[in-house]
Amino acid sequence: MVVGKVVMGCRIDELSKGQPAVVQATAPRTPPAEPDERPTARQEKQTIVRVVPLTWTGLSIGNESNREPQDGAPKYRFLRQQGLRPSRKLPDALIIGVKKGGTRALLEFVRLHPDVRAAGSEVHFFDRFYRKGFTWYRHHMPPTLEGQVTMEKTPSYFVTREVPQRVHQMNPNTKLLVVVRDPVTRAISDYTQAASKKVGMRRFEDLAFLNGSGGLVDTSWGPVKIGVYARHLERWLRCFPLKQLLFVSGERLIVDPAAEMARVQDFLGLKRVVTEKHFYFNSTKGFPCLMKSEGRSSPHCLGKTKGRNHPHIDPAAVERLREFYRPFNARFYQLTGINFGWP
Ligand SMILES: Nc1ncnc2c1ncn2[C@@H]1O[C@H](COP(=O)(O)OS(=O)(=O)O)[C@@H](OP(=O)(O)O)[C@H]1O
Repeated sequence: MVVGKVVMGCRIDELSKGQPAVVQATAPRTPPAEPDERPTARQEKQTIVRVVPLTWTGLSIGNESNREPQDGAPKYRFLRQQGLRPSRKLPDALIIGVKKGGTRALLEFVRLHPDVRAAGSEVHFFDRFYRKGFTWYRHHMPPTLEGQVTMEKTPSYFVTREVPQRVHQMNPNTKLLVVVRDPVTRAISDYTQAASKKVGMRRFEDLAFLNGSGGLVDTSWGPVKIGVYARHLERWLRCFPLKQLLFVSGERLIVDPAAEMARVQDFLGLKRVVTEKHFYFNSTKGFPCLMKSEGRSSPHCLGKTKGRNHPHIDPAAVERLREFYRPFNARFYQLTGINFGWP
């Protein structure tokens, strides 16, 4: 029996008591009810379109001008002649996390698909810029043709309390992708990134535990907290059914990107176009890299901030963290129905 009430499409039950922030009180400046702001009808209407590679060079994602595609440009003239008119739409699918899980790799891999158009940088609409409204958000999306899937990735969405309800308000059919990785390695990766930006940062072992490495795990420390996936997922499951979420294994995305991409394409309702032939393993980097992508025709890897060397961490500290995460991982496996096999 469900104990609780439904608030704006999300179930607020016993689990959320004392967590009022789940209830989003402030409406975005432009509510999604405006006809042109409504989410695309892709889920309802599967339209077969001719696939035309589409790169609007007039747009830099990091420096958005709010212009619509220029009709005069040769590419758009060509599309118009074909009766195809690209327009910006709110996303159909989101990569919501997790930070350091492999979200950039997933985004770069999925956008190899000609029916996917994605914002290049993290938009942070649902966590930081929600007050700017849906028109603002839509303008941060690339122009798409009917039938193409519009996407963006912002890893902090997964752990931000208000986000599930806000996404649900935009479109309760939004498809949600979560890349998860062993939470201990994830925490170390997160720490490595933070340490690369701050000179003289304390040791991982000193930050992850209260009273030094012998003490209790500091569950309030961001890199630890993010890895309690079950807790965050429970919030999403109050708003979305499990079948609307796809859990991508960060580990498998490295050892077998094509297999994970097959699952992703199936989930998004896309033909399996991204396959083994799109990847090669770069032994110097130790990661799969791309044969080519939308922007580059030559083989290349993700940037140097992806696939960093991690510092040595005291094995006893690693083991203590593993013990800490074990019950949460078990709960996560139970909720998702997938055993990720983390040690
Ligand atoms: N193909 C490929 N190339 C490089 N790196 C890859 C790849 N696939 C997955 N990964 C892993 O992605 C980790 C970074 O995760 P994110 O992209 O989610 O980081 S971020 O949250 O956007 O900062 C990154 O973490 P670190 O190894 O700690 O740097 C990688 O392990």
